[in-house]
Amino acid sequence: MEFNIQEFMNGIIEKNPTEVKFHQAVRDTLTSLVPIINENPIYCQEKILERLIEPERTISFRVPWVDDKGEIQINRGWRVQFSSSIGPFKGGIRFAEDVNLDTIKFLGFEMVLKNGLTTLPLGGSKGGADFDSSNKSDAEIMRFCQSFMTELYRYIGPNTDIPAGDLGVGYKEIGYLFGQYKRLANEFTGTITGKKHNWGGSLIRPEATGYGVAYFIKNMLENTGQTIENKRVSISGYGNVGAHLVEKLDELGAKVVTASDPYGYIYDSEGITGEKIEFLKELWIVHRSPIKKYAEKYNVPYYENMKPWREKVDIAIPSSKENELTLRDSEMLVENSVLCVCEAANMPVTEEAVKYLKDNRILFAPGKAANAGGVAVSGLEMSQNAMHCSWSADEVDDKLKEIMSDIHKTCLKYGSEKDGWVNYVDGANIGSFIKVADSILSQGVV
Ligand SMILES: NC(=O)c1ccc[n+]([C@@H]2O[C@H](COP(=O)([O-])OP(=O)(O)OC[C@H]3O[C@@H](n4cnc5c(N)ncnc54)[C@H](O)[C@@H]3O)[C@@H](O)[C@H]2O)c1
Repeated sequence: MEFNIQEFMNGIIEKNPTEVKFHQAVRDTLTSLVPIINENPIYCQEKILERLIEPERTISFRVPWVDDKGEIQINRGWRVQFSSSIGPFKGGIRFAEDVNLDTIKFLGFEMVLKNGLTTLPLGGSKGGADFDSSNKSDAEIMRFCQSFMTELYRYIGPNTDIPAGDLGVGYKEIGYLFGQYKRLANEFTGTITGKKHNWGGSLIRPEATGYGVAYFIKNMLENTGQTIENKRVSISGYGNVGAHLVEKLDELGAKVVTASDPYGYIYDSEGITGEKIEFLKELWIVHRSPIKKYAEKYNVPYYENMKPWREKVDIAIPSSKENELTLRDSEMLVENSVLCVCEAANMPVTEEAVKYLKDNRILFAPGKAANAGGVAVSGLEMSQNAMHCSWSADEVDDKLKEIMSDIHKTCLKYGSEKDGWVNYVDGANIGSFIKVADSILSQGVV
């Protein structure tokens, strides 16, 4: 019997009616998998999809803390341990006001497949809280992180579940989370990645997601006989991912002309280069300041309440949040002859926009392939922690390049079409699914 995707999705929607981002992430994956599932009836017989979309464990908890005025605040925290079929659970923690179970489930599901592409033994999970750290004092952030970890620490460990940072969780938050974990668990292990280098972090981890995206785009262009040099690039965001992406693209000879936040974007026609890169890197990562400050300092245009996708560029890289690049944005990019759209954030391009880009044969890379460098270097941090050693920046960077190249090869293997165009969405989904599904099959009904 043929696999009926609509029927399957109806079941998921009925069971999880409010989780629309989770539906979107699952639908995107299943759409690629239909042929593989039909060719391998064992996946249906053994209920692999049903097992893949149901997290192994979901933890929801209260996070009480006291603000600087002495008032008690209550937030919600979650950890969704999605799949440990190819390794211990692994995935970041997101702190943002709009985080809910739907956000964490879609991100956790994406992690399972992303981690399956990295070539490393990493399962998938994700966590977070509806907490906005951008308007809190350091003392408030510390008290919040300590309360969050006081509950979470029971469920994580170096061989069980290894959290890391994500949106709203940088060095500062990782430090407070790790400090409290160490105190409660009475151990100094590699349970959290993204640590500072002087207390167990890996060199290149902060840069890894952005650098990895740049390496992946280089591979995509080279595969079509083009180079990255002199390409004009628009990005959104300028956080951990965006700022390091700008740095690596500049090094590879491309010119990034935009950066943005929820309130607007800047356009620097000469490119974000030289000392401007250092300024940009500090702006969000250190100061949590708005992008408008870049326009004021370097006297470049700032467009309030607008997104950068209306600018004419060769490459567009959404690097901030899910569903930020819409159908209308993708139409403008295609009208302006964009060559490549690459997701640096998780699921930043809407379903309609992805379809439009693919229908127009634009080179399009999904985040689960292109931004996997971050979690890959987190995996390398785990290895260094387990071996009680520290690799040089060049060693880690070389491994990162190799991993991104391997992910690209997987996409080519499973996503190349007859006319030579590569469907990177199918390539990433199929390549990873086969690895994860076959591991589930090997381990019995668990
Ligand atoms: N940090 C990692 O290693 C990593 C790895 C893989 C994927 N990601 C994904 O990349 C994205 C960015 O993560 P990050 O770690 O850079 O977060 P971050 O908090 O360091 O930076 C987020 C940036 O996005 C901007 N932003 C937030 N909302 C926006 C909006 N609505 N429009 C435009 N800009 C907005 C912020 O101003 C900030 O510059 C997320 O989707 C995250 O899940 C991160």
